[in-house]
Amino acid sequence: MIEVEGLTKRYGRKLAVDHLSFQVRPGVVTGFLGPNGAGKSTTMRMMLDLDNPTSGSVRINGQGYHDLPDPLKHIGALLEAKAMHGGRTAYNNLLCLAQSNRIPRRRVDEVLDMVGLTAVAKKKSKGFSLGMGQRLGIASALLGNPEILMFDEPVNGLDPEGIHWIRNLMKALAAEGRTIFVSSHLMSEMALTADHLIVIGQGRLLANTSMADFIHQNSRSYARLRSPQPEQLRDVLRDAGYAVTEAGGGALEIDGAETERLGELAAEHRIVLHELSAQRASLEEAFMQMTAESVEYHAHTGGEEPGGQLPPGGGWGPEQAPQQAQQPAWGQGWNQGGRDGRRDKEI
Ligand SMILES: Nc1ncnc2c1ncn2[C@@H]1O[C@H](COP(=O)(O)OP(=O)(O)OP(=O)(O)O)[C@@H](O)[C@H]1O
Repeated sequence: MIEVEGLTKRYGRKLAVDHLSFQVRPGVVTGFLGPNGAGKSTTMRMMLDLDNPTSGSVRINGQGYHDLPDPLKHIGALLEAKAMHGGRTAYNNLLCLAQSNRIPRRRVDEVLDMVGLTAVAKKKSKGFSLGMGQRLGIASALLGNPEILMFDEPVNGLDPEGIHWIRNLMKALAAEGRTIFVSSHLMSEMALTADHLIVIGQGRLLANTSMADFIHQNSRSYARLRSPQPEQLRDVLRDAGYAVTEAGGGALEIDGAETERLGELAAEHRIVLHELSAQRASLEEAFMQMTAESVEYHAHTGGEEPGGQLPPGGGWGPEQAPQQAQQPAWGQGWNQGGRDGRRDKEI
């Protein structure tokens, strides 16, 4: 278990981490999400005593990191790929770590085997690819067989097989009752891996909730229908009191409606349906919905804004956004839906 209490970090005038309090529990994979610059790496560094908090504390299984005897046996971490000595072989890098933490030599062979680097164990790590460096970093995290593991962007540089492997490894480690804390910007990957989420924005806690609740609370659920008789279907639905939205490709969408009732209505009016499905937004959409107000670094290249709307002039920072005045204050209103530019028009 990791306990974070009132954790705060100030770099000069920049408040990187702002009174964060949460617990990371054993037995599940906990995802750590936040836009660029939200304070994730700073928080993780403070958890490992690599950075001093301005105030607040972190406890690792009830103790401060510096009070842990042989810390690698309690907490293993992958913070930065290739944080190893490039002139040493993969084996020697791990052996040095093992010796300084009173970990038996045979464990080095075990973890090299676990991460698939046995064949290159005697090669210098400076010649490793990004993915191999990432695997070596994961081997070092596993070296002390710790109860707690932290991974900062672990799938960076990994190929699809490697991504699949790290996902299953994290799940298996959690199933053994370990505490797994992982950050990633890859939402599709996080959705497949994490059971619980800690979300931060501008250093502050935005959510501490299960994956299912996070998606449920931060996204719109709707039913989608397609029919070869679209006008007739639309009229029937409208007469029944539904607010029908026309989506692309001839599909109709209805917020919050039960598919059973829609199917019955279509059947009553002998309307053929080619599609009737319940839709829920992805983790990525829910994340963008929630953190839209706390994104510090916007691209100015004419792409779509997080809400899916293309602003006139092609994009802006938060300080210039004309729609900002109508939006809720930062961190508020995130579960009310609505900033969804996907729909074409209401009819
Ligand atoms: N050593 C430092 N000195 C000054 N400012 C720093 C330092 N480290 C981080 N910061 C600032 O603190 C804020 C949080 O940075 P941090 O790297 O923790 O964010 P992050 O959530 O990990 O971002 P990313 O997703 O981009 O990796 C940023 O504004 C960053 O510029």
